[in-house]
Amino acid sequence: MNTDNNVLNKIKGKLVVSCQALPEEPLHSPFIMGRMAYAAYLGGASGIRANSVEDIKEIKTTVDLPIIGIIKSVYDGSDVFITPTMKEVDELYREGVDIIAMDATDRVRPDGTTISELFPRLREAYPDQIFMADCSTYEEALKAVELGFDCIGTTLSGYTEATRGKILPDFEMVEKLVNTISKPIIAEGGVSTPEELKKMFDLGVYSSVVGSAITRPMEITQRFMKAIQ
Ligand SMILES: CC(=O)N[C@H](C=O)[C@@H](O)[C@H](O)[C@H](O)COP(=O)(O)O
Repeated sequence: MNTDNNVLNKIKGKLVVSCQALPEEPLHSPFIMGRMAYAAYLGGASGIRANSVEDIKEIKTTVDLPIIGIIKSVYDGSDVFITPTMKEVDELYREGVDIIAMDATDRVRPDGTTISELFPRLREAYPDQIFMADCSTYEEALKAVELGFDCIGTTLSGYTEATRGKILPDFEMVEKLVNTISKPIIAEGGVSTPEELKKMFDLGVYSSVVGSAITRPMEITQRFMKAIQ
């Protein structure tokens, strides 16, 4: 399996900034996400996490950084929405992203499969593609390693039935992963201060993704407002 370790090396020990805004979010716009990515680059980010082919295409025009690409797609009857099926993976592969990230929870996907059934097909179709597993639990991460994902994210901790209500960022899951799994661990989800980011690297993560605390001004404003209400 030819995973371009150069790409993974480029984010080793570094910050990846997630630049995303869904249609219902105020900053929803490929142009704005492209500028967000450029600002993150100027600020020192070494990678960008982005959602949708449109945003990824625009971000490629503003920065020359490794991209972790996803397609968020909601299907009736399934809670899996981050790169849920082969269709989204095909679209991301056709566009070309350094890393394809996808839901690797143990939940049933919109096409009725599980990650254990889907991933072997993906690996066979795209042997040269680096894949990131967006997990919510330690057990899902172990399964993702067994399946052959190239790196593991804690992205969905707190967002599944099994982890609802978890305090984020999930330092406990990160600590367990870095101490037992040899694959690169990417801390993602709820990292909201420089101190929390530093703690993730002190725990030994390979890389970390910060999104809302940098690129979602509405949420950032709400956090400030909470402090004075
Ligand atoms: C649950 C979900 O859809 N998470 C998404 C995954 O791509 C993004 O919306 C997050 O912003 C990203 O994971 C970074 O996390 P945070 O924004 O907490 O730094």
